[in-house]
Amino acid sequence: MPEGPVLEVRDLSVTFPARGGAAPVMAVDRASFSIAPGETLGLVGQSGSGKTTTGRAVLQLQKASGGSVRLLGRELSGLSRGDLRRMRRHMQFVQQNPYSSLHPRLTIGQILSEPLEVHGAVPRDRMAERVAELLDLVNLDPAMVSRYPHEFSGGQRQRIVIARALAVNPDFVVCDEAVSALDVRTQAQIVRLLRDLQERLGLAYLFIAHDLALVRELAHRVAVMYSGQIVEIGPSDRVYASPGHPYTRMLLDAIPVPDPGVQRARLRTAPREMTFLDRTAGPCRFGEDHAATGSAPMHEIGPGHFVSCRFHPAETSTGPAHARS
Ligand SMILES: Nc1ncnc2c1ncn2[C@@H]1O[C@H](COP(=O)(O)OP(=O)(O)OP(=O)(O)O)[C@@H](O)[C@H]1O
Repeated sequence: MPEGPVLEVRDLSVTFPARGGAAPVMAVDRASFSIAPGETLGLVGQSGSGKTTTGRAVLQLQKASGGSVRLLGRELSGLSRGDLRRMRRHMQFVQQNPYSSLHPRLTIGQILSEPLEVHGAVPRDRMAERVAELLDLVNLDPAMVSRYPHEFSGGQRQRIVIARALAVNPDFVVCDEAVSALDVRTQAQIVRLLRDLQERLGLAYLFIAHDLALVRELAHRVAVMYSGQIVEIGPSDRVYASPGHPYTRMLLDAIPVPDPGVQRARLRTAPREMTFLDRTAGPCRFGEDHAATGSAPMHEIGPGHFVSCRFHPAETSTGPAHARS
């Protein structure tokens, strides 16, 4: 297993150019985080907050407008095509839709062989053996190798997508809404599989999801994204038990409670803003309103728990501190 973080992201920014008279979109705004071997960082936030763009920019599938992405200690931006292709072996992508992400005319064996061939990962005469190993790894019967994607259920297809991502023994996987399209029971099975694979293979995950309850199941740490910025990051148990940013609190309050009576009562008593997640609102722990706060420095409010807050005492009494995680 590598020493130090698998992934280090510093001040990553992505701006989409203006189109049709609209202003440019700063989809990711100076995001910084790192992920250790065997660790899952959850990335949460509402639709449009910049999660997918962050994942794609980390994987170099989207050009960044600034910042640095280091994988296994190696800076990825500015690599030649050949070097980037070699680094791709270490980082893989599991996307949302297991229906569209598998080629319908290829058998599962062909689908799993493809990355092995592209990266020259195993000799030809070992290909079938490796494909069988991969199917076994994700708890699918290797005898299914000649079947086509449409012959599998949604959960089975997502297992195939995961097997394809793991074919080349990556160190780091971006899972972007990887279980969102599945029913609750299948989601739980795939989350268990991802956790099991992480333990066995020492994988690091960036687990992107809008479902905070789901992220809690898997993530050791969680980063909360609002309008392209990471506004809070820290150990999951701390962030969930004691959120420091009002936006995080709002997201957490929006998690449905299993008891319908409790849920109804909560919605009845919640301030109007709390039921609509279209803006940050409400006071932070220093009693100030974060609505339309814009960017603010990160402050450590507990071990490894950072919150973006311009009302932190360090900002208001001793001038701006620019501590970053
Ligand atoms: N190719 C693109 N061109 C222009 N704008 C884009 C492009 N891709 C994303 N955006 C914009 O960037 C912002 C961030 O989008 P992104 O898809 O990263 O958010 P997200 O948090 O992943 O949302 P979702 O959960 O809906 O996927 C949004 O305002 C989106 O409209």
